[in-house]
Amino acid sequence: MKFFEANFDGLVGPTHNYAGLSIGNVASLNNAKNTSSPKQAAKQGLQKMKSLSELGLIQGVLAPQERPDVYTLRRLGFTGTDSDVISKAAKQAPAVLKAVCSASSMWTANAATISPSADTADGKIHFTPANLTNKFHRSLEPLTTGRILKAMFSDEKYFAHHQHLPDNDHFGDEGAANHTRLCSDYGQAGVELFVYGRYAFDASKPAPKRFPARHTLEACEAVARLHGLSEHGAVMMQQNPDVIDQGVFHNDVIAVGNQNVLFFHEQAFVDTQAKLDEIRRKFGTAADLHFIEVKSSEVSVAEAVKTYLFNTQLVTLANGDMAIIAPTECRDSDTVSAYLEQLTGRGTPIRQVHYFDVKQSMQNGGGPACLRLRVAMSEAEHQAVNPAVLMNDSLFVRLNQWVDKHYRDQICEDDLADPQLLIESRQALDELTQILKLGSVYQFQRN
Ligand SMILES: N=C(N)NCCC[C@H](NC(=O)CCC(=O)O)C(=O)O
Repeated sequence: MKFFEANFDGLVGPTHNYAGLSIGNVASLNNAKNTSSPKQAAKQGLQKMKSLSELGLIQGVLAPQERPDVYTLRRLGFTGTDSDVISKAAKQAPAVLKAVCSASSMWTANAATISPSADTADGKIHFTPANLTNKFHRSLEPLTTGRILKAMFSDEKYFAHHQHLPDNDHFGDEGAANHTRLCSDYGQAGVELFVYGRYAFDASKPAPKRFPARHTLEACEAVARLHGLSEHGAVMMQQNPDVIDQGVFHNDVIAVGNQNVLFFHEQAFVDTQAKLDEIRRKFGTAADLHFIEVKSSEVSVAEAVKTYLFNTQLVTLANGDMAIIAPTECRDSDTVSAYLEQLTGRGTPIRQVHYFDVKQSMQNGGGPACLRLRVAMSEAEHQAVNPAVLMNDSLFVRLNQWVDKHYRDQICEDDLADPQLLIESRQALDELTQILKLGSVYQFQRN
């Protein structure tokens, strides 16, 4: 049977804006209060999806969330009509209003952790939405994420869905941004790497001092248990606390893996050598493993954070070659573009680099890899996916028209107080659920 990896990219929502919500994420803070373009952001994302499907990859779309989240504002004591709730929040708690307006669900690497059927005890693909507890604006995502994932992967014969982990920093879970899977072939059992920033129950262990470690070891262990992974099918690795303090808020800002390749910065992990040995032992000898370690002398951590060299997608093309899907910020850096050029000629599986302009997302700290959720699957599993979410020429045209109809060209901070934004957003999402055949996944459709 044929196996492959599909990517499900987050469709940027109509409220995309720069609110400076993510301490520890350098771009989010640097671009706080800038004017955003939701229309351009959504189109940049759609173009990347279309181009990947043209490269022969299976590409899907993950719907955005309803924002502003007036239900959360009501939980926080704002009352009246939806319009009253937004106006009162704008006056009394503008910082809270900004948070409930975030389009952050676009970074679907944080939507969930997925284990493919080849790795799990019951032979199903397992999904656990990430609780994203560390940032208030992101903690509002998991319930709707779970509903959207169930609407996309509904067949219980193939897909198993778990509730997100308890909503507490002890089980802080940032999903697939801190998870990568190595395997010799997508259909073979692989080794899933779970990367955590700190220990929730042991304060004596290393932890960052300046910026938060969003993801805990205990969350990694819980997800591996829920998914029924074997002992030799998982490796727990700690992220180097020093790089978290330099702005590496997720592991996918400093490492990326695909099949038999792990591409990472020398400062990415704690106990790197011991962990690489463990991966090698668990991986076995079915295929050559390529550990591509980038030295600080080649690319500094600061340059990696600025260009998102590691927030690239590493994808396998039909002819077996791997390609790096990089943001144009990598091409614009002399150091990084020179590094990538020599990398493709070095005899590793990585042979091509494709650059994409996803600047609207990059300015909030989200590169190509943040924008996608990976699901390795068989042809039969692929056939069981809701076909309306899979990218093709007509969906690309349809979604671009939908964006043109509903999205604003620009959003600045003051626009978030405009109650009309909620009305526009709901109209857009109502139509989107019909295009993507998702059913009533949004709260406003369920009241
Ligand atoms: N690395 C991965 N996989 N994802 C990137 C997520 C970026 C996101 N930015 C934000 O949420 C910024 C929103 C704002 O400031 O308006 C975050 O920090 O969680």
